[in-house]
This record gives sequence, structure tokens and C-alpha cells, in this order.
Amino acid sequence: MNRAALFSEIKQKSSFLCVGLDPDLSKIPKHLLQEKDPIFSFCRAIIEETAEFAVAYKPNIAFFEALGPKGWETLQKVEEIIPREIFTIADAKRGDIGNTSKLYAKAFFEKMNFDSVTVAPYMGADSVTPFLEFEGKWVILLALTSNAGSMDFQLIKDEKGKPFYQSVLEKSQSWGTPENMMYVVGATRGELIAEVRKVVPDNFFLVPGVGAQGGSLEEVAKYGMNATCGLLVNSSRGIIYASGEKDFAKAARMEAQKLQAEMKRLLDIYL
Ligand SMILES: O=C(O)c1cc(=O)[nH]c(=O)n1[C@@H]1O[C@H](COP(=O)(O)O)[C@@H](O)[C@H]1O
Repeated sequence: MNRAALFSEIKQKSSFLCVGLDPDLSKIPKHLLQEKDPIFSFCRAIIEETAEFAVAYKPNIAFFEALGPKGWETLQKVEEIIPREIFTIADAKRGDIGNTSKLYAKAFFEKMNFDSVTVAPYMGADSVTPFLEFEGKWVILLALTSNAGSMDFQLIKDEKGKPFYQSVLEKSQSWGTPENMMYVVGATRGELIAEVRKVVPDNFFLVPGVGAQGGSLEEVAKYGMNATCGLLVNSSRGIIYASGEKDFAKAARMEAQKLQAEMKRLLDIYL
């Protein structure tokens, strides 16, 4: 999917919501455990009820990988039922020496048909560029993450006072373009989002951390929105575990709808 198609979906749905699929057998409603593939049944119900409000889905690969070979089959089935006009993100946080990265890319872009994969920048250009060689596919590069540990490296300043995440943004600008590279910028970083936006005015940001991690949607929109919206805001647990009972999919729908209504308001203000 290209940037114009993504922006068109955002405008059509008045939404920049990414629903995070982090399905955990210990958290899904108990009645689903009798199903042949409980994780698939769970994700399918969530997708059916939230697709009207979502412009992206982000399955976190860990939750599928942890189930062994069957988990990979489930992931593939989940990817296949996501409506094609909705952007798909394999949240795998990959990145390795070039020939290995190329095979990671093949796994998510060719064996499966994801639009994008999250990639860690730590190993540098040759670990990231193999993902960018796939026509129509995207890299989502970790820049400023939402977790407490982001302070360990990302916020360390060099002798001129420039934080490390900023060097990642600057350096990576020559690897890809706003047509094939996005950045992960955590919602919990508030006004730092404005600093990121200054360095990379045109790229989309994948913004996790609203909902369960406490980030503010209002601040994300205020500091991060650009002329093509430039934001995919993810919520995982806040949506998919809105209820642990039989009404879980309807409850997820209500949470997604609530976020979409708020996003519509913010698009009207800032776009
Ligand atoms: O790459 C990510 O998606 C990611 C980056 C980051 O900085 N923080 C972060 O929480 N995530 C992911 O985003 C999702 C957040 O989930 P919730 O906190 O439940 O909404 C999880 O799948 C995390 O792995």
C-alpha cells in the first residue's frame, strides 16, 4: 500500500487508529478456549467488529511465535482476513546482517503479505535497507520508544547535546523515503514528539502507548500531525481486552469507536 492510499483511508474513515493484536491465551475470554484455534477466533471477532474504525492492524509477532509452529499458521490466517484496504504491520522488531534481514523481509512480505514490518536500527544501514528493497512495502524503524528503557540509549546526548534518537532519525533519512519508511514514536513521550516531527516532517509515525501505557492522544495529534496526518496511533490491550467476557468483541468495538470519534475531532482541528 502506498502513502496516498493510506491517507485516503484515513480521510474516508476519519481515523488514524491502529488496532494492536496482542492475543494472549491467558487473557482471552475463557469460552474461546474450547475452539479449535482460540487465538484465531479471538482475532477474527476483534477484526470483524473494529474494521470500520481502523486504518491499520498490528499483530505483535511475539504473541503468535510463543505458540510454536501453530502460532505461525494462526498469524498467517489472521493476516489473510484483514481487509486489503487496511494497512498491516508485522510487529517483529527485526534487523540483522544483510543476508539475514533479507530473509526476515521475505518471511513477512512474501510468505506472508504484510505491508510493513517494525525494524530495530541498532545494527545500522545494511541491516535495514534489505527490507526497503521490496516494492510497495514499508519499514517502521524504532526511533523513540514508549518504554522506560528508552532512556538507556535513545535519550543519551552527544557532546553537542543531540540525543541518540535524533541521530537515528537523521542517518536513516538516506535509507528510505516517506513513501517506504515510518518511525516508531511512543505516545508517552509527549512534547518530544514535536522534536521528532521537526527532524522528519513528512514520514508517518507509528505511535504506541495510548491506552494501557497512559500516553495522551491529544498531545500526539497536537505535536505529531502533518499535512497527510502522518500518524498511526496504536492501542492494543485497551481495545482487545475491553471485556474478558462473551461480549469482548462488542466491547472492543465500543473502545475503537470511542478512539475514532476522538481522532475525528483531532483531524478536524489539526489537519
Ligand atoms: O513497536 C511497537 O509497536 C512498540 C514500540 C514501543 O515503543 N512501545 C510499544 O508498546 N510497542 C508495541 O505496541 C503495543 C502496545 O500495546 P498496549 O500498551 O497494550 O496498547 C505492544 O504490541 C508493544 O510491543
